[in-house]
Amino acid sequence: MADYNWNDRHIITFDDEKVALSTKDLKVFYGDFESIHGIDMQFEKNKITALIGPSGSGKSTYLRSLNRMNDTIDIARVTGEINYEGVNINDTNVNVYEARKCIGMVFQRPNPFSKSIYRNITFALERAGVKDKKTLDEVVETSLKQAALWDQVKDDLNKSALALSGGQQQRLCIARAIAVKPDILLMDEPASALDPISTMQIEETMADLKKDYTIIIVTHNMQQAARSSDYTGFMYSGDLIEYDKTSKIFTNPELRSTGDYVSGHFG
Ligand SMILES: Nc1ncnc2c1ncn2[C@@H]1O[C@H](COP(=O)(O)OP(=O)(O)OP(=O)(O)O)[C@@H](O)[C@H]1O
Repeated sequence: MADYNWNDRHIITFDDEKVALSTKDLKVFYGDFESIHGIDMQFEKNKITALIGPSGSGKSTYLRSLNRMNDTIDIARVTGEINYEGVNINDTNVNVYEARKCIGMVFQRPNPFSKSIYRNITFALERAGVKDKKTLDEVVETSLKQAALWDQVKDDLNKSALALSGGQQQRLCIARAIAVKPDILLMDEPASALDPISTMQIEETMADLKKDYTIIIVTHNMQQAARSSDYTGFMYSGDLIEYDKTSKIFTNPELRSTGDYVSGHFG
């Protein structure tokens, strides 16, 4: 590997009123292993931020910590701050389920429930006590429209979600995530299991969604990060190395390591 200075950093920040979510000295441990080494990062409202970096650099671990998903892993421990609307949601007093309503997640593999298309979307709301059919119908329609799936499924809402194609299932999972009206959507390689056409459709959906949501996406696909994100963070070995506008990261990054990584000359 070339002789990079891994202590160099170039990390942008934003004015407070533009920040949807931020972390301060965020560390993640799996048992004794420190996987994330204290990341300070801010995410701008109504923008798409991509996290890139080699396999094992900690992208998914960091992303999962942002809505406390690492709580579900027994050996994982997260320290530091995750600040959302003036609250450190990493605090033990915070209701994790409430936090996840505001900060939703879409996973790598589409994981619809084995239920109808309609009930996939209404499930969380019904569990929260929403019974009014008209309200539920409206949420189903709005969420499916926002996820660009409505036209394809509006006559088949009672069909099993598992009968949809992979790309449609992933858009259903996006619709399910936005049905509870989060502010922030975390997406962990949402298109990696999909064909190129479905991938394009997910990217187009993301571009539409950023009007209403702040999106943070992990991707291995450099073209996808370059095409679809406003900001890009380059991670390496549990650290955030460079973070800037996507156009700068891909054309004129500050650090040689970043430039080599995005151009495929890393190592
Ligand atoms: N559940 C876990 N238990 C123990 N170690 C883990 C766990 N999940 C991740 N790790 C370790 O944490 C480090 C970061 O992994 P992570 O999956 O977050 O990286 P990544 O950049 O998302 O990788 P990839 O691009 O391959 O998905 C790796 O060393 C990995 O082995």
